[in-house]
Amino acid sequence: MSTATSPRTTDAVTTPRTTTAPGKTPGLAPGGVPVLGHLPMILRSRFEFIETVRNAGPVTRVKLGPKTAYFVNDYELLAQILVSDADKFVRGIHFKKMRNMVGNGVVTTSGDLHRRQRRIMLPSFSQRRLAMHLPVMRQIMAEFVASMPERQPYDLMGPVMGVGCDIVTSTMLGEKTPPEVLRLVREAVPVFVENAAIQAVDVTGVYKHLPTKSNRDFERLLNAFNEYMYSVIDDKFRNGAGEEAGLLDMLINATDPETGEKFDRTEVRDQAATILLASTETTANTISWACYELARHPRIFAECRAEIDALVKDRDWTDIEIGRHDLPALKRVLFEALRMYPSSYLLSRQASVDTTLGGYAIPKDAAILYSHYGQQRDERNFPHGDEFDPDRWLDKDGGEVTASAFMPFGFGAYRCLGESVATLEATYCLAMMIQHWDFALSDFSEPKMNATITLSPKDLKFLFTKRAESGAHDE
Ligand code: HEM
Repeated sequence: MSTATSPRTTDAVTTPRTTTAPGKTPGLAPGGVPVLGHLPMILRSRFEFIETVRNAGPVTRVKLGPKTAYFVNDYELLAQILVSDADKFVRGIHFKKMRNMVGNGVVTTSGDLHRRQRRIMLPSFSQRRLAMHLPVMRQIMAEFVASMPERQPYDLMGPVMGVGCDIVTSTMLGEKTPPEVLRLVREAVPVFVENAAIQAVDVTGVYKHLPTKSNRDFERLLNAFNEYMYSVIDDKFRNGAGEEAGLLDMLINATDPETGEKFDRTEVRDQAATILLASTETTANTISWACYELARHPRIFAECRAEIDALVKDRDWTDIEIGRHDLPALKRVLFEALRMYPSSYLLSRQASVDTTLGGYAIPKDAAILYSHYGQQRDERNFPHGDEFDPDRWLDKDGGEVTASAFMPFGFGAYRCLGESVATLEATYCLAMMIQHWDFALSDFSEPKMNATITLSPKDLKFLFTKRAESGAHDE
């Protein structure tokens, strides 16, 4: 499966100086207004903006007030930005804005620093290390699925994000993490995410200095998080980290294969905060969107349930390893949810030199915008792109189709480190839910796509009903 992407909203980009880069000047995208340019459209609807600009050509100019950004809608050019010319297109302002939370975490850096961080971190995300976290992941999931409320309008996003927080905290700090720390992380992550979303659209950069409740909560929780993390990290630096106990130990023990260097205490904290932030809302969005489509497509739901029953038989989930070739129908549902609702729907880069893209001049410092949502719903890449059709991932021989424009986890130098974790977590969660519950949308549900820092569902409520005893395989 080919892939590529990253997240965040538009605004707040650096104005490039007048171009001396060779090449054509891209046309101005339609829909702008005098003075404010495309900002009103972006603030009104990110989707209207993406769709309008996407149809205007492979590279177009977009005006964000007085500033100019370049919107790229061509997956081959994206491959150039993210792979072959990755050093010419570094991470833009939105990633830098996350630094008050994640410091120099790997999701904010570029170039040599980023390469060094990635080299050190990669082994912690290998299949072997991932397998070590499976039991705790399955246990937390199973408890959550067993505790879901029956026949009540139920918004999954908050609870699934809470489960994601528990999983990442427990894999990071170990199964015996004190309950007050789990509670702290559950409280902190939504506040961090909300604060990041507000700052992402704050073109002035003033918001973070205002005495708002969101800022006060953010400061309080960030201080509490840092205090706890540094106490654990310092203790591990003093007394030695566990051999391969938790993800935090792995980050402390890990060495750069090229230089033998390790992370210092601040870097360990920054990477831990990055993983927490990058993993929770993104995965919860994907699970919620997949449930939404499953509730609307009974045939596909039944197909998934049949293959889950065949895999589980009379076993307990603690004995079940979902292998690479297991549950193909459910995996197609997941692909399709990631295609239609990519969490990282709008991303940015910044040109570090004068350069060209597809023959168009891109001046140094120019902000580059691109959208996996735009790419993955484009009729030219995915016919009937607005329709949920997991069978599009099947070729006529029943094999798996690949698509170059499918990039929900990014691509190239900055590709998501947690892709396997996210896929596994979502697959287990959905499989357990489908096995035990019938899905329906509540009458109170008016689902909308909420495009802030990620693409989450809003006002999406389910009615879950316990599966009729005849078919269930309860643990
Ligand atoms: C469905 C869930 C997820 C989606 C859609 C997603 C998407 C992405 C995307 C698009 C990027 C690339 C950003 C860029 O190009 O600048 C990224 C980076 C990253 N993600 Fe994920 N992610 C998900 C889950 C996770 C999880 C579960 C973890 C950790 C356990 C994680 C950790 C990271 C990290 C550390 C990076 C930075 C990689 C680097 O810069 O080298 N993500 N993610």
